[in-house]
Amino acid sequence: MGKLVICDHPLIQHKLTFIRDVRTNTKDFRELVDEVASLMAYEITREVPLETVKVQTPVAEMDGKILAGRMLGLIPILRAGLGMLDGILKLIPAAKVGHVGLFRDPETLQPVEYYTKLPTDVTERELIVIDPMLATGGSAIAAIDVLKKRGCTQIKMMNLIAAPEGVKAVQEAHPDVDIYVAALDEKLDDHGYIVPGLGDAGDRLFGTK
Ligand SMILES: O=P(O)(O)OC[C@H]1O[C@H](OP(=O)(O)OP(=O)(O)O)[C@H](O)[C@@H]1O
Ligand SMILES: O=c1cc[nH]c(=O)[nH]1
Ligand SMILES: [Mg+2]
Repeated sequence: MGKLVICDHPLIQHKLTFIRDVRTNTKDFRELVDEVASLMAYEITREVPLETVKVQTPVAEMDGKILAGRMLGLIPILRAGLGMLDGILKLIPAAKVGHVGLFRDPETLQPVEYYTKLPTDVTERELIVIDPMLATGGSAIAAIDVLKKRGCTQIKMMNLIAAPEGVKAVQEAHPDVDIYVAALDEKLDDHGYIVPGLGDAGDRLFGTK
């Protein structure tokens, strides 16, 4: 079973409260999501491998550490996943980015795939699938399915807010995938929205409602 990690750093929890607040405008919402994504990147990359390189400081030569080789791939689920992308890229600029386009049919709540573009070396990378919301889990499961069909094996999931139903569904469908969230909320409502959640992440990021 994949682990569920709740990133409960005080800075993340503080910013998440303003992200949730219905009064937060689009500009502030986008900036806060970007900042929390950076802070979560710090947590999710805690175990990435390092290699030793010689570095000459102004005083002496020493063994320094750098991230090992070709490594990370970021997979935002369009659209809302894009809101977390730049915050992670700021910390890991060498990561490559693959896009998976999915939207959730409002009636059936089933994910509909409309776009996929992955880096050519995607199977060699450790991948982080990014999406602010893990609700029923249908979109996350479909995105991970896309990656596994292409031969990817090292996959983690990063969400701002998850519902228990979505965590359970992803853990059952993809028990090898660890999930990192800023908060685990109470439940889903009758329309598949996370309660208390933050509303529709895509609409709040891009001002579409
Ligand atoms: O866990 P699920 O029940 O699948 O729901 C979560 C999905 O719903 C939202 O996307 P949405 O369909 O609203 O698309 P958008 O990002 O284009 O707004 C969200 O960003 C997730 O991708
Ligand atoms: O609460 C939810 C559920 C799915 N998608 C969202 O944007 N918000
Ligand atoms: Mg949406």
